[in-house]
Amino acid sequence: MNQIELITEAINARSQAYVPYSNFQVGAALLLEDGTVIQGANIENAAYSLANCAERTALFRAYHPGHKPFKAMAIAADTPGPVSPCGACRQVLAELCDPDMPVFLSNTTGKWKKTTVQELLPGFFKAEDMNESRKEI
Ligand SMILES: O=c1ccn([C@H]2C[C@H](O)[C@@H](CO)O2)c(=O)[nH]1
Ligand SMILES: [Zn+2]
Repeated sequence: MNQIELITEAINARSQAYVPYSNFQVGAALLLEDGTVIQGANIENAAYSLANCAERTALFRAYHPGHKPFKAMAIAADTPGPVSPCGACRQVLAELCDPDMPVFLSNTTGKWKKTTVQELLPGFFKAEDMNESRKEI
């Protein structure tokens, strides 16, 4: 599985998006250590703020059966250039993935770039940031 194949998986994952409100399909593809790919797409709701992004759909689908660690993620949408993941997804990536994990950002016509989890969200909020009194509760 190379990066172009993973990006293609993310582009294909868009077909399962549920986007009656934005009509904006996003796809994600998460590569596992054994070469398996877990896809995700955005899933919206009439209560708009409940929309779940493609990235988090893929991460949570993979996390629950215990598929960690994750090797790479590709994200794709119909954007002028490589798609830019939202802040919430950057935070979840930072929590569940290695800081150096490659993330491939793409559009649907093959414009892509490589970044990493730590480049996407430097200084992310982490467990150690919670104070000692919080741990005593
Ligand atoms: O990186 C992104 C950016 C946006 N969206 C979704 C959320 C919503 O369903 C739609 C418009 O914001 O796109 C994603 O899935 N991933
Ligand atoms: Zn997001």
